[in-house]
Amino acid sequence: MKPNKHKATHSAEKEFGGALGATCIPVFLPLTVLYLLSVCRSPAASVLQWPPPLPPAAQLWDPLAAVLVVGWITLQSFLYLLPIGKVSEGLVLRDGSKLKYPINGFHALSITAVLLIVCLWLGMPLGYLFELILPLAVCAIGVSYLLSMYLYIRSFWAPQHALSLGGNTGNPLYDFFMGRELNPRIGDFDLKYFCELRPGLIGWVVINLGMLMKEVELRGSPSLAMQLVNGFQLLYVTDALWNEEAVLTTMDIVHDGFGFMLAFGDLAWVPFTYGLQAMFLVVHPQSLSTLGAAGIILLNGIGYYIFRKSNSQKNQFRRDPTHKSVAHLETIATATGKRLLVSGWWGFVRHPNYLGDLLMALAWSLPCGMSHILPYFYVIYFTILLIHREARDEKHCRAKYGLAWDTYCRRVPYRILPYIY
Ligand SMILES: NC(=O)C1=CN([C@@H]2O[C@H](COP(=O)(O)OP(=O)(O)OC[C@H]3O[C@@H](n4cnc5c(N)ncnc54)[C@H](OP(=O)(O)O)[C@@H]3O)[C@@H](O)[C@H]2O)C=CC1
Ligand SMILES: CC(C)=CCC[C@@H](C)[C@H]1CC=C2C3=C(CC[C@@]21C)[C@@]1(C)CC[C@H](O)C(C)(C)[C@@H]1CC3
Repeated sequence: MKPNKHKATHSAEKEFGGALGATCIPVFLPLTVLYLLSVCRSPAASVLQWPPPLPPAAQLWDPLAAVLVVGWITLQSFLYLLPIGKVSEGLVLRDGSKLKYPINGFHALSITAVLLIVCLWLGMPLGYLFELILPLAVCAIGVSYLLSMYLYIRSFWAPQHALSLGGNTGNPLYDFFMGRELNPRIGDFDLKYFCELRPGLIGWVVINLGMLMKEVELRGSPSLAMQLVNGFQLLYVTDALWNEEAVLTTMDIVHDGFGFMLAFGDLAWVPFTYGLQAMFLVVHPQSLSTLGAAGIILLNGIGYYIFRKSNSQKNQFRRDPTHKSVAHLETIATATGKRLLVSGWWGFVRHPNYLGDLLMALAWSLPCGMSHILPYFYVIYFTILLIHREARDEKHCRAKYGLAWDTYCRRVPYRILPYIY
């Protein structure tokens, strides 16, 4: 079959620093992952250390890591395809159709947990993940590159209406980075939706468990700090999979194409940088007072409450504005026919869900103490990501809702943090 030659959307404003950003980021971010992992395992764990503690090339490759990464993605694909759980529809696409998605992520997590318990019972040394972390990251980065190339090439056979508006500029490097096709599928298997929630997110908590087991090997039992980091991040991942349907209305699924940014983000960035705190604790044990732990648990609880309640409120409102939990909320009309919430969580700040997420991020780092900046990497990166994401979303909403969005901004003047930002 001949590839389709679609008119590129040259007028679309380029994001992430345009073509230059899209050329540098795919080189810079994979190196950042390897650098952070190397620094995290070094005794000094200092990001300012010069020369940086880079591993010899031989430590970057291990065939076992390749087998584990391929085996892991195959297992999660198999669980995705299991005919269990309900099937849900996504939002309406540009051609008026709706795609169907399996909602069985929580089942996949539960089955994975059972398999892990069996592996541990059989004496599998899960703590070995600590030794294998660099080759595992190298393989995950390799897979994300291969996947992105496949996605870019296959997008030339996709119909025009299936392409994302932002990733079809005609500049190959930029389009490779942003992703040309919106919902690439092999049969019914949705590649973007699968990658967003399964291999990387579940992989992240499995790696965390590996770090906990390594601590047990080294010190006989897991520290309180390690238990908190594992517990908080497991709660976050479990929540994401329990509320899997809500991901169908996020920016990534609705708006962004599937290219290097999301493939690498999902498969390499999330599992290998979001859990740096647990890896840090293996080499840099921390003692935590009961009072300190209680304060951190409270902070995570408050963050989680705001995150979950605000996300659920918007999701419920978008799915059924007449539902009794949201029907009483004050709204403003927009020219599109959709309404915007101006009371409840979305009348507090314009992105209450980001605020809750950021409070949790801080709670995940605090168990690592204050002596190093490295365990705070996630909070720093996440603040930048969410400020940038908020700006992108604001641009989309202003274009979509026009004057109604300006009215909303006047009614709810703060973006994420009341009276500050
Ligand atoms: N851990 C991580 O790495 C990351 C986590 N996240 C988390 O993912 C979650 C989802 O975030 P994200 O996809 O960025 O965006 P949001 O879930 O915040 O969705 C933004 C959309 O919500 C709708 N909206 C905005 N304001 C209102 C309002 N007042 N009333 C009704 N609808 C409104 C608009 O879409 P429309 O009107 O078209 O419905 C807007 O485009 C967040 O909790 C975030 O913290 C996000 C990125 C990374
Ligand atoms: C630096 C780089 C390559 C960034 C790419 C960004 C991605 C890592 C993130 C974009 C949006 C994400 C979301 C989640 C994970 C990180 C990415 C993929 C998410 C699945 C985490 C769990 C949450 O509950 C969520 C489902 C709301 C969330 C959705 C967005």
